[in-house]
Amino acid sequence: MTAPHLQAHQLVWHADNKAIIDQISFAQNKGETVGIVGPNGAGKTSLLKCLYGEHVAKSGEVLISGEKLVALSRKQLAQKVAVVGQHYDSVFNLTVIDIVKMGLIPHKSHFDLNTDADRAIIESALKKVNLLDKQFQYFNTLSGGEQQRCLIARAIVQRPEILIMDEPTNHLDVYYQHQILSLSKALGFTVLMTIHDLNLAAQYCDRILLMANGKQLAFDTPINVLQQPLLEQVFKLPCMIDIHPLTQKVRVSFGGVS
Ligand SMILES: Nc1ncnc2c1ncn2[C@@H]1O[C@H](COP(=O)(O)OP(=O)(O)OP(=O)(O)O)[C@@H](O)[C@H]1O
Repeated sequence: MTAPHLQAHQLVWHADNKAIIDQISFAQNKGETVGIVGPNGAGKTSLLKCLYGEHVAKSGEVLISGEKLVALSRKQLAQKVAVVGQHYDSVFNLTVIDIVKMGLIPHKSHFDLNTDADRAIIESALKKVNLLDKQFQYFNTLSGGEQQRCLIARAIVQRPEILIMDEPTNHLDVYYQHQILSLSKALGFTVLMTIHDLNLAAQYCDRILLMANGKQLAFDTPINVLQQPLLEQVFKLPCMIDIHPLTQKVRVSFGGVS
């Protein structure tokens, strides 16, 4: 039997002596898109950080194709996993093309020069996120949505097996929210992302992991996770579930705070 592509087994991570991630276990198949949903502070970003090695778990383990994450070198990990994080800092005082080019690093040695094939990979990624015309613009002068698309282009160039994204639709207008999520599926990567919009999660995720207070409340298909009583309990709002007439996927509507 093939091992799951990405697996968390009884993962626990503490900060300030508090369990921020508390016994999370799930297994994701190759090519599957999984969305992590839950309220602010649920532990979604912390879980992603445990899964790509930025946080070292207190107990439990992360396995990539059955291999322990802790046994992989940084370069091996970068060949397998690309991360599009939530915060970008001022080291990004570089042009779009410089940043996208960074995606090649895990595949090269120090002395390799960029080839025509590399340039073609970069150009194709820039085209996919519609940033070819801004390739020489400085990253810090881009709009929030353009910055997000630039980082996704860098991840595409990295050619990972697994793409991890922390709220990839942040800053994106409705068109690009759908464009980026369909693109990430079409690229064939195994995708794990945090996402606040439950309807986008329902539309694009094969399975959803619902978290609150560091704990896993459900891990299943959207229709099985996005259930009224559970969502009302977790998000503390009245909610209604039906089927979206355009997508035929489960649709969640929340009432206001009473
Ligand atoms: N390094 C840390 N030290 C102390 N507390 C931390 C640390 N990292 C995260 N936390 C706390 O852990 C909890 C979960 O944070 P996390 O960012 O993982 O939540 P989240 O579900 O991604 O939230 P959001 O939806 O707001 O992005 C929060 O209460 C946060 O304050």
